[in-house]
Amino acid sequence: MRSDGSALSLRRWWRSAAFAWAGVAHAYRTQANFRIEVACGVLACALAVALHAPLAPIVLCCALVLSLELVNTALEALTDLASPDLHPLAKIAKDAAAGAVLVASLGALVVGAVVLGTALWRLVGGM
Ligand SMILES: Nc1ncnc2c1ncn2[C@@H]1O[C@H](COP(=O)(O)OP(=O)(O)OP(=O)(O)O)[C@@H](O)[C@H]1O
Repeated sequence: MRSDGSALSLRRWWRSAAFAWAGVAHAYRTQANFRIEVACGVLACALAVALHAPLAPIVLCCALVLSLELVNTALEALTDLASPDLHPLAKIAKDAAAGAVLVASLGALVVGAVVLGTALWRLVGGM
């Protein structure tokens, strides 16, 4: 009985993960900003590895920016569904969601500059 329940919940988990992955794939296909952020994230992680800089803060910042871009995509879709015509509240919803991505991206830029810049400085100073 217990193993049946576990198998069932594992299958449910895979199903949910597949739906979530479909959401990520949709954002990657349709949102140019998401693709740019993925490319910047991969580049920042590669630089962190190459420079022997701490990877965790870079990965955390990438996850934050990409997660907020996914939430922004979801809010855009919901706003278009709820308000196909122009409406001041729809504008607030879209602009605030986009603002969340902007704030996270600026924070990620600062963290990246400090973490990678420090590692680069050490490397150059050690030469
Ligand atoms: N239904 C709406 N009512 C009022 N303003 C809207 C509505 N839809 C979009 N806007 C506003 O028009 C501007 C452009 O929005 P639009 O969704 O076309 O591009 P975006 O926000 O840059 O998103 P993306 O280019 O990723 O689709 C934004 O300021 C947005 O808030």
